[in-house]
Amino acid sequence: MSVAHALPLSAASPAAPVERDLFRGAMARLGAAVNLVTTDGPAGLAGFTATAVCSVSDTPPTLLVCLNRSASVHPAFSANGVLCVNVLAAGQQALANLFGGKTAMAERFAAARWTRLATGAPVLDGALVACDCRIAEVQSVGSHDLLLCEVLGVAEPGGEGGLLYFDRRYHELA
Ligand SMILES: NC(=O)c1ccc[n+]([C@@H]2O[C@H](COP(=O)([O-])OP(=O)(O)OC[C@H]3O[C@@H](n4cnc5c(N)ncnc54)[C@H](O)[C@@H]3O)[C@@H](O)[C@H]2O)c1
Ligand SMILES: Cc1cc2c(cc1C)N(C[C@H](O)[C@H](O)[C@H](O)COP(=O)(O)O)c1[nH]c(=O)[nH]c(=O)c1N2
Repeated sequence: MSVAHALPLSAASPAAPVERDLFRGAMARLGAAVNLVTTDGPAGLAGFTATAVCSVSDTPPTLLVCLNRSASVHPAFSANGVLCVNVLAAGQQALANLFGGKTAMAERFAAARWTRLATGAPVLDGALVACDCRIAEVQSVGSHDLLLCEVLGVAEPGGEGGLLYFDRRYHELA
């Protein structure tokens, strides 16, 4: 079967804008690591679950975090200018749900133990790896801000096994 025949009709015209549900269905098939992105500073403590995180450059060491401007945590990240990307380990799905929205900030942070590196952003005990960052640049695209983050420090807080988000569910990696 040709590629064109394999595509659904809704994807046939390259000129037609792809509507939101079709796009989200496509992105649901793009598996990703699950992260708790945290901050602290003059605007206070905040954290959220993020899968839109990736490596950008190793010189300088830079990663990307995509943050919805409508999220309650957005003002804190903008004002503090620092963050920590805590990559979740197998078995930390409950934290991913807690930081995934609608829960009071104090309740999110009370559910785990935390340390700090140079920036003061919270580092999650038991995470697979943690990247302590300063937000070097911000670009807005559609609903989200693209936070380009310079990595100032890396820690391995003791977690083992990976946690992936794929097909709208969590999957553990041995
Ligand atoms: N990048 C994001 O902002 C993002 C990513 C994953 C989940 N979420 C949030 O979690 C909820 C549940 O997600 P789900 O995966 O169970 O089902 P869903 O159908 O809402 O989303 C499917 C996929 O689409 C992408 N997506 C969802 N919302 C997006 C947004 N506002 N901007 C860009 N990409 C987006 C993600 O890759 C997601 O896994 C979503 O409604 C959203 O609020 C947001
Ligand atoms: C698995 C998964 C993955 C993501 C999210 C959720 C979940 C469950 N959310 C949503 C985000 O965590 C949520 O909006 C924040 O917790 C802020 O919520 P409140 O506005 O505080 O309720 C999210 N938001 C965002 O801006 N960028 C992202 O990459 C993701 N990824």
